This record gives sequence, C-alpha cells and structure tokens, in this order.
Amino acid sequence: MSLTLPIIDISPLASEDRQQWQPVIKAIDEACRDTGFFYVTGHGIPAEQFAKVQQMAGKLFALDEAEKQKISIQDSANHRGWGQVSAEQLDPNGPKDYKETFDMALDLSPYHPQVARCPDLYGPNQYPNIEGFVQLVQQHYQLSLQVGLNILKAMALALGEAENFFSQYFTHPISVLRFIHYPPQQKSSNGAGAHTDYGCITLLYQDHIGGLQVRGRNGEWFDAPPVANSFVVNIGDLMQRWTNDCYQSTAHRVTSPTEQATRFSMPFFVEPDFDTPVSTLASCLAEGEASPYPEITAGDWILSRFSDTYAYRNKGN
Ligand SMILES: O=C(O)CCC(=O)C(=O)O
Ligand SMILES: [Fe+2]
Repeated sequence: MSLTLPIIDISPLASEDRQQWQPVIKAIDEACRDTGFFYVTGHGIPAEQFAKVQQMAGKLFALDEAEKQKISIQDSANHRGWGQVSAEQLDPNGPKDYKETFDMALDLSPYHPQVARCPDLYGPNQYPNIEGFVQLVQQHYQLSLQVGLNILKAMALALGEAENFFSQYFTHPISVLRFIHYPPQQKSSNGAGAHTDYGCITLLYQDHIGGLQVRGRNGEWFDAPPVANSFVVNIGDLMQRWTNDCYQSTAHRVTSPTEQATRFSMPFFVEPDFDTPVSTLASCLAEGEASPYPEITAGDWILSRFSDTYAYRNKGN
C-alpha cells in the first residue's frame, strides 16, 4: 500500500526574511498534525557529506568483532558505542532487531557537572580506532543538530510559541546520532520492530535500499521509500506529550534487506537537555482544559523508554 508523505523544502527557513518561513511553517504543521512523518529537502547538508559518513560507518561495521567489542555499548554507562545484532528489540512483542548499531552523542568528560547530574545519558563516547572517525562524526552531529533546531523553530512558531521555545533547551542536549547496519536475511523479515521514537523529532537519513514502513492513522502499513538527499522526519513521544497529542508520534518499522544487499541508515534523535521541563503547551489546551500529562523532565522520560527496549539496561550493568 502506498501513501505519499509530503516532501518539504526547508531552505526558506535559512532566509532573513521571515515572510519566507510561513509556507514552510504551515507545511510542517500540517504534516505534524496528519501522519507525523514527512521528508525534508533543502536542509543544507551536502550529499558528499552523507557519502563520507556512510563510508566511515562502513569501515566501523567491517571491523573484526573483537575490535567492535572493545567499544561495546553494553560496557558504556551512558549508552554509547557499538551494539551487536539482536541487542535491541524495539517491538516487545516481536523478534529481536536484526541490525548492528553505533551510537554517539555529546562527548563530555566524566568530571563534567552534567555527568554527575545524569551519568546514564551524559559522559564520554566510545570510538573505534579509525583515522578521521572522531572528527567526521562530531562534525556530522553538529550539522544534524542545526537541521533539527531549524525544524523545531518552525514547529515552535506553528504552535504559537517564540521561535527559540525549543532551542532554548539545547545547551547540553541528549540528542543521539546513530549508525545502523542491516545485514541481509534469507527471506523478508524484521530488521527493526514496530516502535515510536522517544524524543522530540527524529531526522532519518536512509540509503537507497529501502525497507522503512510507516503505520498510517488508519492502522495500515505503507512504505516510506528513499528520497535522494532528504531526511525523513518524524515526531517522537516527548513531542506528543509536550503538544497534548496535537503532534502525534507514529509507529514505524524496517524490513531487512534480502539477498546480498545491506542497508545503512542514520537516525539523529533530536532530544533536548536532560533537565528540560516538559509540560503541555498552552496553545495545545482548550480553554479551561487541564493537561492530562503531568510535567516530567525530558531525561526522565527518555530513560523510562530506554529501559523498555534494551534488556541489558535492566540487568544492573
Ligand atoms: O533504519 C531506519 O530506517 C529506521 C530506524 C529507526 O526507526 C530507529 O532507529 O528509531
Ligand atoms: Fe525509529
């Protein structure tokens, strides 16, 4: 089944002329209130940058298992590094995910005050020993964050807030850049189980292989095929809560490639500072309506969702 997701050129958001933002704000608002999934182009990251990062990720996944084990996410207190195939199970009722992963985020020394505040999410990254790796992924993290903040600017304005409403909470963001490698399987089967994302929004770069599927509001699954030089953007659960369900997170899943193809994707999970107070936006409540969601910090919310997904995090290590 196919359902066409909107493709929104966000390049006008970089203009000094705020009038030019209006059609983009409107298109993003409509997409967020509808399927909660859309493509963005005109984000400013050149195709060559993605090619470089994908090549670097290929070097990482091609390392010997023993080398990758040295940076295992299971040995990281703050969820960084390499995750082996089947470490994750996004759909608690489905099979384990047939994918390997690498997670990186803000690199803070263990003595940074934020680490004391939340050692589960802040702290050092774990990097492979590959020339140029650290510099490239850190640069890519910053570029992705800027795109995320630009989209959040449009969302804030659409929701009747100041343009920096969301970006004010990105001093020490818990946003994560993730590489995913989906090895081929014999027959078409689960690569990543059905799930919603936890945070504000996700920017997903996917290569040309395909396999991403989105559950429409009518409950049917449809393909979200690759679109060159785009991000697929979707709403996460934290944003759903923040907006009192005006913007809803949408379930999605990935089917493994078959035959000899391997798939690469790279989500960037846009998540604010750990201590961000998340309480329902006034514009998302009817007059006199009490919010159904008590205030929570962004970090406490993300942590509660993590423990549902990763078995190893519940085993005391
Ligand atoms: O690999 C993909 O296309 C999607 C991955 C995903 O949904 C996730 O990691 O949350
Ligand atoms: Fe996802």
